[in-house]
Amino acid sequence: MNAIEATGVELTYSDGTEAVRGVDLAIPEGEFFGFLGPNGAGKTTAIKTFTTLLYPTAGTVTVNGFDVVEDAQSVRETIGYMAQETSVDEELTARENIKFACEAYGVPRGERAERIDELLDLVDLADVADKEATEFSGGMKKRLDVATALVHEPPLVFLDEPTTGLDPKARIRLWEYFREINEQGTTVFLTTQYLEEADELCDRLSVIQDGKIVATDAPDTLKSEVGGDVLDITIDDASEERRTHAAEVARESGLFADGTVEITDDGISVASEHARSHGTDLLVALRDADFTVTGFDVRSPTLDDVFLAITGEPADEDGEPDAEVQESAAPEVTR
Ligand SMILES: Nc1ncnc2c1ncn2[C@@H]1O[C@H](COP(=O)(O)OP(=O)(O)OP(=O)(O)O)[C@@H](O)[C@H]1O
Repeated sequence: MNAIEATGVELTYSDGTEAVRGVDLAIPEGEFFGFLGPNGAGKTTAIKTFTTLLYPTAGTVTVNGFDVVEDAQSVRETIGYMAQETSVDEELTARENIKFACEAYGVPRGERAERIDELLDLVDLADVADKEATEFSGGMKKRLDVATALVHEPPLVFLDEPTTGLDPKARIRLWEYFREINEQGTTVFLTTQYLEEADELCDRLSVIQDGKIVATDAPDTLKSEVGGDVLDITIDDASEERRTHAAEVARESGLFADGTVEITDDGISVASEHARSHGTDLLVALRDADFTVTGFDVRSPTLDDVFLAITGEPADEDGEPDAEVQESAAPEVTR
């Protein structure tokens, strides 16, 4: 059975915004699946339709075999959802937060104490179990969020940008827990703005743009489809005008007819089968056009290059998550 099956899913908000415009997905049980896309592409809206927080305007979704509209309660009982914003109650201790989640999810009374201890261990919060969460760092709160999303041992968890705003060390620690629950059999549906995270964790991923899925594959397959290598060039006067001009020089050189030339923060980047063999010719062309090249690097494509090639825009890794709109079940969507 597939953990998630979505067919022709559309979601139009009541103000007419077509946030999801025909999404088809089949995610097998046990998969670690990534959902990527530029800001506003429709990731959170899609997750909310899969988790019964919004009803699809068109199409069908089954989650763990249950229809999200007809059998929303069964869907909710069999999923964990870690939203972008924390659900930690700061006035409660770590233990009390997890206990509260146990009550909310109907974990049998006799199993609660053991479950709470297991989860505190899993997310490394056993030492601070009885401290109020108000004293916790952002990373600790996220770990507590992971624990509360897992209290009822759901076979499928949705993680919506779970590591946004965390420092690299805290992020890597969370990756370990995600891997561990996936290895224990939990299906994971992850959205992230960190492409390295998707690359590191996901078996497969989809890229969504303007409400439609534009690519789905294993990270390595997507990278190989970029073709060839990537040549990153840094120039000394990297004003926007100069970088644009440098990109024009690269395009007009005719050296990389098969590839793409993009403007980066400090120069240009060329993805091409000929990135390696024609690199020095490009340096000459740039020098003839009065550019001083201060950096030159040829490398294999990363998921960032995939994202750029597919969506035409770089991944926004610095962006803060949008303020969340308060919602109860499907209040603003007409069916
Ligand atoms: N409650 C709402 N009412 C109307 N439009 C909305 C609402 N929530 C989101 N949108 C719009 O729907 C589109 C998709 O938004 P969504 O939050 O699903 O994208 P996202 O890919 O999750 O973006 P981000 O990475 O910024 O979180 C955007 O144009 C957004 O402005």
